[in-house]
Parts: sequence; C-alpha cells; structure tokens
Amino acid sequence: MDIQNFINGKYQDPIGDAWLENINPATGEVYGRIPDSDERDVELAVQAAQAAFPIWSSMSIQERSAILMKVSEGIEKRLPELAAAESKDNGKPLKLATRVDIPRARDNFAFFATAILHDSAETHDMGESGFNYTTRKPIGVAACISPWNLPLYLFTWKIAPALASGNTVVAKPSEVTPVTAALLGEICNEAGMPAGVLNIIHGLGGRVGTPLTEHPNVPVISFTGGTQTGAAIARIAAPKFKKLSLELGGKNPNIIFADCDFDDMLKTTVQSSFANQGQICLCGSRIFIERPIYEKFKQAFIEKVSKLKVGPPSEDSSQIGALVSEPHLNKVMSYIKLAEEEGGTILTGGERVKLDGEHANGYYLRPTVIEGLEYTCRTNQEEIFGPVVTLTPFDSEEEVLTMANSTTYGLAATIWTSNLKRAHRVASRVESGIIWVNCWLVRDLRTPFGGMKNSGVGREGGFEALHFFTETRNVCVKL
Ligand SMILES: NC(=O)C1=CN([C@@H]2O[C@H](COP(=O)(O)OP(=O)(O)OC[C@H]3O[C@@H](n4cnc5c(N)ncnc54)[C@H](O)[C@@H]3O)[C@@H](O)[C@H]2O)C=CC1
Ligand SMILES: O=C(O)/C=C/C=C(\O)C(=O)O
Repeated sequence: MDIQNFINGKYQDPIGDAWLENINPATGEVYGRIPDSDERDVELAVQAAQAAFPIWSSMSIQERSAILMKVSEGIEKRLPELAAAESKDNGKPLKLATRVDIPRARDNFAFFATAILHDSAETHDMGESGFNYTTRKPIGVAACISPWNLPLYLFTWKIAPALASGNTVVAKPSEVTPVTAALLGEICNEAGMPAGVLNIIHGLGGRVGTPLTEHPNVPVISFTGGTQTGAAIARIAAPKFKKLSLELGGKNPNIIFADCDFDDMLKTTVQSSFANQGQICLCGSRIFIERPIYEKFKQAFIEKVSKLKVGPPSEDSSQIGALVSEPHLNKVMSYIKLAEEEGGTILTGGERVKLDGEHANGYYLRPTVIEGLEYTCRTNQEEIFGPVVTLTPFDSEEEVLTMANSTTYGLAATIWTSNLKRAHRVASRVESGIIWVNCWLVRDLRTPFGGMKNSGVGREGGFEALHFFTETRNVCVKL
C-alpha cells in the first residue's frame, strides 16, 4: 500500500518521485511505500497553506467549529479502519489503538472545535484614564511535526488547536508511522474543509522537517519528539524569531511510598511502565520504592510483569505488541546491555521474543525490570523509550526527591501515597510539568501539558494550546 502527500486538498506523489519503504513492525516485512519528499514538496504545501489562510482565518468561529466537528465525526465513523492501520503501522496492540489512540484523535478535534466557542479575551480597565482590550488573531501557516509513538493521537493534538485558532497547517507525521495521518486528508475533505487548510507532507526529518521549520513563511512551529531533534529545531527557529512549542523526552520518576494503596499502585505501575511497549514520553521508567515495601513490591511486580503476554498486535490476548522499528529495538536492547555493564541485575525480561510464523521477524521485546543501579548511571539518566524500567529503594522524602530530580528531564512524575500532606509536599518539589497522585495518564484535555528542563518549552492543552497559535495584541484607548 503506497501513500501520497496531501497538498491543497489533493493526494499527489512527491515531486522527486523518491520513495521510502514502510515496514510492519509485527512482521518485519515491507508493506508499502511512503513519499521521500523534499523542499519542493514543502514549498508547494506552504504555498497552498498561505493561499488558504485568508479564507480559513476569516470564517466565523461557528463555521470553523462545525467543520472541525465533522472531522471528529469522520474519525469516529472510520474508527475500526484507523485503529487497524495504526496497529499495523506502529506495532501497538489493536485493542490499544481501538480504545485509546483513535478515540483520543476524535476527541482532540471535538475538544478544540468546541473550545473556540468558549474562548474570550481580557480587558484591563484603567479607570478614568483609559481602557485596554486584548485580541488574539491567527498567525498564519503553522508547522506541526509529530512522532511515531502515538501517531494520530499526537498529530491531531497539534493540528486541531492550530486549525481551530484559524491558522492553516503544513503537517509532517513521522516517516515511521505515516498511514493514519495520510487517511486524515480524506476525512478533512469529506468534512468540507477548504483545500489548502491542512497539508500533509511525508518523509524524513532532514529532507522535510528542516525546510519546513526554516521556511520564511512558517512563523509558528509545534513539535513533539526527541530532545535532540527539539534542540535542532530551536536552533533554526531562534534567530528567525519563530514561535515554538516543544514537547520532548522524559525520564519520569514513579515514587511509591509504603502507605500507598498497594493493589491499585501495582496494577497502575504495570501500565505506567509498559503501556504502548513503554513508548510513551510519560511512562514511569524509574521506579522508586520506599524501603519497607521494596521486597514485597519487587516480588509482586515481577510476578505480574513476567505474565504479560507479548504477541502479535492483532490478537486480542496480546498485552505487549512490537516495538516500532528495528533500529529502535536495537537502541533499547543496547540500553539493557549497558545496564548490565553498569552493574544492574535483570529481574525479568531482557531478551528479544521470537514469535512463530509470519511474526518470527517482528520487533518483540520482553518487558524488562532491572535493579541494583546507581541513580546517577546512564541507564537511569538517559531516555530509553521502551519496555525497560529500573527499581531503586529509598529511605526518605529528601533522598527520593534528590534522585527523582537528578536527570536533565522534567516531564512527568507519579506519586503513590495515602498521606495527602505528603502528596502535596512532594508534588510541589518534584521537577516535572505533569504530576499524577495515585494515578497515571488520567487526562483532562483542558489542563496544561508539557515539561520542564530538557523536556520542552511551552504547554499544550486547553486554552494554552489555542493561544499559542495566536498573536496576542493589546489596544489601549485613552478615555
Ligand atoms: N514524545 C516523545 O517524547 C518522543 C521521544 N522520542 C525519543 O526520541 C528518540 C528518537 O526517536 P525519533 O523517531 O528519531 O524522533 P525524532 O525526534 O527524530 O522524530 C520526531 C519527528 O521529528 C521529525 N524530525 C526529525 N528530525 C527533524 C529535523 N531536523 N527537523 C524537523 N523535524 C525532524 C521526524 O521525522 C518525526 O516526524 C527516541 O528513541 C525517543 O527516545 C521519540 C518519539 C517521541
Ligand atoms: O497528551 C497526552 O495525553 C499524551 C501525550 C504523550 C506524548 O506527548 C508522547 O508520548 O510523546
């Protein structure tokens, strides 16, 4: 199955007629081709988006909202098809794509389609001397660049607020998982979105992402992906004074106090460690356990993790699917080797899983739990982004905060305790943009979402996302 770029409302081959292979991670087989686009395709897409901007930005909020709601409904109508495509492209269990990824893509559009109906701007009254009012106007052509781990989920998380605010978009999905993004073009056409409002260019980061972020007519960029890529984009954007939102990597602490609800914590910790094969920037990859329950937790956790079924994504019984690609599998496995070199003990997992038949060459890895590492070692400091977690005991709040805050990242943290005062105290001192107490990945799309330190710049979600894609201006009137 070949996919094409989506420019000005039409599907078309890349100008250079160059193509990349698309691989099914569950089997290791090539199952289609994707455009290996270059700066010429980017140029066409930016021109189409520029031409569509006056039309889209001058539509009433109600008209834009209605079209975006139809996109949401279009995603809902095609949910089984989109979920199957996502699972095949990414290797994630079909049931996860069906229950989480595609419903969230639907909700992203519905959320921002309705949010614009409720947005408002401030006024600042200066009494008898004057009066200020603030306006927020769409900026122009927005670049939205997204990764492979939650493909349509994160693609739409950027595109929906950019479009809802009245911008037009040139979007680049990951070359590793492009298929559901390609299908979104059809859904937008069916929803009556004017041509050129959303353009989707496929290809590599260097050949598509770089000319897109460098483009003089693209003043605003929203990116989710690796921290190094975020830094490269920031280097391009800074001297051109582009508006930039970066949602980057994490090395998230999961802090477990002895007084927590053990069963709830255990069940959720299996999820927060290994959901989506551990390939979510919010996964809690460093688990810190208060010493009195360390051994109890370790035994119970290993028992549960070793029973997780690694299997073909299409099978309902599979709890862990395939990692996204062979290079990524190799990267994750190299970290397991490093952990052993650094003195870690593998308690469960650590090896590749060989399935039968057509899945024999898929990229399967057993969920891996490691203990005995210093909190300062590379395994505990660098983002692995796979089904690998470490266990570390602690004796005091002070100690666990030192360890939790020791990385260059600051995306998410989870705290397990039944002591409310402690929960607030630790939450206020842990260096993370997103903190969950006694839960994980419970999402309210109105809340600010993003990281501190090397985990990013800016916040997505709610009105923050809508306002990011606008130019704020103040008008001061002398009375
Ligand atoms: N949300 C997150 O936190 C994610 C983190 N990662 C981390 O990043 C590591 C590398 O994964 P990759 O897939 O290589 O992520 P990446 O950061 O290279 O890719 C994300 C997106 O950026 C694009 N891109 C790459 N280079 C670019 C450039 N110079 N300019 C503009 N766009 C560019 C890619 O084509 C893709 O669409 C992973 O092993 C993981 O540790 C990866 C995906 C998501
Ligand atoms: O918005 C969410 O619920 C989750 C976002 C997850 C990422 O940004 C990620 O894994 O990269």
